[in-house]
Amino acid sequence: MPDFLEALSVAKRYGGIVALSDATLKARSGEVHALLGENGAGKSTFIQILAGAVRADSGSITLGGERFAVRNPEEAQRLGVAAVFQELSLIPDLTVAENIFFRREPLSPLRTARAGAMREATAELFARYRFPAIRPDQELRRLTLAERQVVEIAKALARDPRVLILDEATSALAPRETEWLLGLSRDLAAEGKLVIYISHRLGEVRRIADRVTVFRNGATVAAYDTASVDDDTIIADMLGRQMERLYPERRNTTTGRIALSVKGLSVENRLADLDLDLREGEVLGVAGLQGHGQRELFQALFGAARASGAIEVWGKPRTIRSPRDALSGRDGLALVPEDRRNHGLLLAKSVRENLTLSVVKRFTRFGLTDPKREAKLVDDMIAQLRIKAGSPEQAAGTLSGGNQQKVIFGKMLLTDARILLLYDPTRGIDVGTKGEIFTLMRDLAARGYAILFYSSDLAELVHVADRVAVLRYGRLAAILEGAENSEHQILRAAMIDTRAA
Ligand SMILES: Nc1ncnc2c1ncn2[C@@H]1O[C@H](COP(=O)(O)OP(=O)(O)OP(=O)(O)O)[C@@H](O)[C@H]1O
Repeated sequence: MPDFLEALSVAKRYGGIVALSDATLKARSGEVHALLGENGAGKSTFIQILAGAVRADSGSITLGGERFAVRNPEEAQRLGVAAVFQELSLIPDLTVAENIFFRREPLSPLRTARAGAMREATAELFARYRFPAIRPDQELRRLTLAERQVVEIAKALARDPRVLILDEATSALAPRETEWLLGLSRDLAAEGKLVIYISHRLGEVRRIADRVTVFRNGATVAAYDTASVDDDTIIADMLGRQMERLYPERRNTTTGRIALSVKGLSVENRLADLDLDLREGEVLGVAGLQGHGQRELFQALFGAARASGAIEVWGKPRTIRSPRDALSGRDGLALVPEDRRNHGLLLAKSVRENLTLSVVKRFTRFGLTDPKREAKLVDDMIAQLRIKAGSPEQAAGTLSGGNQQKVIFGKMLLTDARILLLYDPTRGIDVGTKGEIFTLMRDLAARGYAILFYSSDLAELVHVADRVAVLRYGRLAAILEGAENSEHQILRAAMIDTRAA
């Protein structure tokens, strides 16, 4: 079969930053085609070009044999290309159905008739592709990040595209929705569509992709039939080097000292009467199906949700009503939040400013900052986390998604807090840096930090955490350690009431 999409030698620069230098991708209809590469390799830029959001400087693209040179997203959509980006485009004040049909409302002079038609069409779409349960008339602002991601996918599908592009679409999803999306991608390919799938999760890619193309530093370095290539080769292509190992060796560095203790912690009807101890030197995993209280646990500990119950930090009772309470003092708690776009970063500020925002005091004497000390701190952090920025002065908002996440991580590491709350810290991060972050987490634990670690990727919990607390309907369903700490046992505890059995 001839290639349906042919993008040859596409290039794009932003001022002095080369986002793409020589990107080539050839894909057929009826296949799932994975696009892989390190953070900042140029994947998002490439698909933004396909989706008409960004214009290439040079290169040629054909779709179905015709020249494809679109000037805006509407043109791309008209030619059958729909994309779901990492950063969502939905409007909080509208309902699910209104978002899906935004700017494409059915023709009817009556508002109620239009609303009814959109609800029906949405329900039909949801049924056809077996979407997870979301009501078409729900207001978007009431939905979780994962649910919004699902709505974003529905919005793209509602246009019945010939090419559907998914950029890190599973990174915000819990296991169950992830399974759904993997199945959906295969179904769409079976319908004859081309699905371009960007993910940092090789396991997923292996399960659904027929072919893979690998970008490195803005250029295509390899393309394979998935079945004919092993993971190590793909990773070496991505990183330009062999990777030692993803997960660090397991070492138990837990001491007897309790860093954080919660008793009877409740948040609305989402988290009920939770007792949990996190020890010095420990990485305590938190697992649960979407919406079973893990988000509220982190929010309560960081002062971002109203909670009742008692919290002790390093043996002292502590009231946490705001993030400022959480962070304050030498014995604070620092958070890597779920929604990096809205809570983690000041997008217009530079990488340097974002990293040092909460620690300027440290190199300020008598109101004067010491730029040398600041620069050293910033340079060290950029090197340690391998943040790909043109310079420390690049605006955070123009970094690739994964590099933004690294800046948030670095910002947290620069605080004095020794209790770290990591909510899905590797979301959107490439496999090479993931390994480095896990090693860093274990090193921090060995240095006496206490780490609470939620991940939507169960394998990470199994390999990095000392114990895993599984939540179910806002309650503690199990604490698993040793041989019990396995993906199977975590899922079992998350789904079945093991205590009653
Ligand atoms: N508007 C912009 N201004 C300046 N530089 C930009 C802009 N958009 C992207 N870049 C740069 O282009 C490069 C490629 O970024 P891109 O987002 O395409 O990477 P990616 O492969 O999608 O990474 P990730 O896996 O982290 O999402 C990065 O170095 C990024 O900083």
